[in-house]
Amino acid sequence: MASVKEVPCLEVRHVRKSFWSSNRQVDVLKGIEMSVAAGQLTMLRGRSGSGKTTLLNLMGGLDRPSEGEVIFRDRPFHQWSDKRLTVVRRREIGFIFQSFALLPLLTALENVELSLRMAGIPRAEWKERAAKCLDLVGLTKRANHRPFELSGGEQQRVAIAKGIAHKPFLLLADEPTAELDTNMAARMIGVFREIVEKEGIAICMTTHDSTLWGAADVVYQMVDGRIVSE
Ligand SMILES: Nc1ncnc2c1ncn2[C@@H]1O[C@H](COP(=O)(O)OP(=O)(O)OP(=O)(O)O)[C@@H](O)[C@H]1O
Repeated sequence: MASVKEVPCLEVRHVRKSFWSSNRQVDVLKGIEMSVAAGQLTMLRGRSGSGKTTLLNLMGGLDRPSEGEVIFRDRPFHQWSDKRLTVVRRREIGFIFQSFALLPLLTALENVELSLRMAGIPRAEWKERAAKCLDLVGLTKRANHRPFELSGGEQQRVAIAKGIAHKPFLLLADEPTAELDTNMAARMIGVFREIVEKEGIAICMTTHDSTLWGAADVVYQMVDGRIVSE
């Protein structure tokens, strides 16, 4: 029987992505082949502008490839309607954006609860699960603070708690440790490892930080819209 680590959660096949900008075509992704397995931490590294965020957006169904396929849990994500994509994204995928995407009027706990609400989790489960996720990122004492009362690093940790609260199959994170100091970044990667190992979810994150690559199961290096090593 295949172990959970061998099951691809997401496959990217022959993917190309181009944008039109100032009347010319810009080819950002030039034939990407990769996969992200359940129970593994996958990292995407590469210089600024190499196409990491564009690829992450396609993986999460936030955008569609110009060519090629994105297969999420054996389903052709790239062919789906926006409506169907939205439902699956809310329930089955977690996102951690560079901009945190926290709502300013809600407390840390309420921000985490919001992703449970969006995922259709019964209300009775919100408080306990949200508190557990804040505990996981070391923010129990800040649960009732609003984003403006938190440091950049603390806001980033709330965003991580929010991304994992609804137990997604796939967590996509764009530079999730960018605002954190070295110790806290290492701690967050420890949390990610715990999540992949204990909950069997797949995480794919981008990072420039070479000190973190050793914690990944797989590291893909991107150069100018291509993956050059694995
Ligand atoms: N909507 C768009 N229209 C035109 N060009 C775009 C668009 N989105 C991205 N690009 C271009 O694609 C290239 C790759 O961008 P992307 O954000 O994917 O890189 P990145 O590797 O994530 O960079 P960073 O590490 O700085 O976030 C850049 O040159 C960017 O200007």
